[in-house]
Amino acid sequence: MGPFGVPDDLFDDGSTAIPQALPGDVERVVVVGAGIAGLAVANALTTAGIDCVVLEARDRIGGRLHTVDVDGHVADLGGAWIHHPDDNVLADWVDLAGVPWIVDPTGTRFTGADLGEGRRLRPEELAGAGYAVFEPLADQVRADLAAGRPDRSMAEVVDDHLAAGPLPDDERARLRQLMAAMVEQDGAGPLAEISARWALTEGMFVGDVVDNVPVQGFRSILAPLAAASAIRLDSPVRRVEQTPDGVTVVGDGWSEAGSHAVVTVSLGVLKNAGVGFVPPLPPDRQAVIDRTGFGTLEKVFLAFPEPFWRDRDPGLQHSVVYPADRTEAATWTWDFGLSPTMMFLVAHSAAATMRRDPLAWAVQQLEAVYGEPLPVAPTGLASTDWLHDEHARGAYAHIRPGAFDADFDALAAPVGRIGFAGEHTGSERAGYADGAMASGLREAKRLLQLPAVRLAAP
Ligand SMILES: Cc1cc2nc3c(=O)[nH]c(=O)nc-3n(C[C@H](O)[C@H](O)[C@H](O)COP(=O)(O)OP(=O)(O)OC[C@H]3O[C@@H](n4cnc5c(N)ncnc54)[C@H](O)[C@@H]3O)c2cc1C
Repeated sequence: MGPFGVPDDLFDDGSTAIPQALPGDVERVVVVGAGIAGLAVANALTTAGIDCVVLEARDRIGGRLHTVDVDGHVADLGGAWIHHPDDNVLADWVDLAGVPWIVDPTGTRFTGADLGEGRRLRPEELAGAGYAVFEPLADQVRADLAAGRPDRSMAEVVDDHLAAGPLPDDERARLRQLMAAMVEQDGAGPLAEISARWALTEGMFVGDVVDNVPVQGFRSILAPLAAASAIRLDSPVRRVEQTPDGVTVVGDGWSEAGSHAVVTVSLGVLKNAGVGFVPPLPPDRQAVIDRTGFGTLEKVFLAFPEPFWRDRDPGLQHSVVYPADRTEAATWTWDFGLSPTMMFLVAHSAAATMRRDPLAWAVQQLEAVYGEPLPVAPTGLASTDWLHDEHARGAYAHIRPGAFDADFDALAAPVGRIGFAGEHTGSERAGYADGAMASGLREAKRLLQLPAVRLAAP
């Protein structure tokens, strides 16, 4: 923010350090991917007068930020919140672009249901549903770290902790599902593949949750970011070739030459060799790609003629549902209060059940927390399958047991004339949309050799 509260158009990636330059003069930059990272690079370069083109495989911009209409109501199928909006590039951009937003009004009081026992949960059974439940585990993991003991998975640490505690079996199973839900939703992966050291002492659980929500969805944030840039949709990139003199980005029957490229595809796409590199990426870089984790988080939206649940039970704004299968993490329901829709957040291990029949699955969730059959049928449905989406291959990156947060920083290192950006390329805000945007700003700073870059909003 500039003086007198006027939004400032100068942006950095959280630091005014100038990243190490790429070899060669910056004449034309080819950006691979029109997610928020690629759009941020392109906006900054275009604003600086650098020739730049963005190549996007899909028929739309936004990547894992994807707003759709469900029976006429806004639904964000990927990111929906601007998490931790203080000192956050995304919140600054929203101010500059004049995008309307609200503070997430969803209350912290919530309801719940257990599908295994077919009943709603009592308030005392929900009392432990908060990050405080992890405090004793975090103490244990810190002690392990200080004693030089090896890192373990969150599943091992949770199971050990629960086995040592006094809870009866049914409560233990529910608490495990709840803990799995919190870890799997923040880490977007299975409990058994998330590092306890990372989750509890490094970057994963970040501070208090104060979240902003763009009223018209993330598309209202992305459209102004993309407005001035040259973007080619329906252009899947197959490989990025480089020589000492430049780069050639190759698709099906076409190619784009440039002095430099910035690759912003997801870690899941890199893991699946969705884009090839000639010459291949160095072995140490490939090793980091292979060992870094990438799982999923899915969503379902139901729309109704009216939000019948609000009058009846205000606590139903925010609910937790324990699946009957005790090996699945709990799922969350949210009502942002902006429209008669209910959003379901589906943790990695619960996603396969949801995918079999998203409508029946979501109705069952809602009926369980509502306490009786729905008074009206839903008028709209949307559901995701990020895991099997060939241009995403999952939701966002996590750190596996034994690996380190620093792997995200290693993924940001340029390779010759190729820069890398995206949610997975920085430990500071890995996973978040603002982290992805900041990574794009970092690569624009690198190309322009500036401590901060200008972004233009129409
Ligand atoms: C369900 C879900 C909920 C989330 N919730 C939040 C949230 O509330 N708040 C938050 O901050 N973050 C959230 N996130 C994370 C956030 O969405 C991501 O961090 C962010 O969108 C990543 O942006 P990106 O530019 O790095 O990658 P992407 O958005 O994946 O962009 C990469 C682009 O590259 C394209 N591409 C892939 N392969 C090719 C190819 N071969 N050729 C050309 N183009 C290609 C893709 O189509 C895509 O457009 C959520 C994510 C999911 C999935």
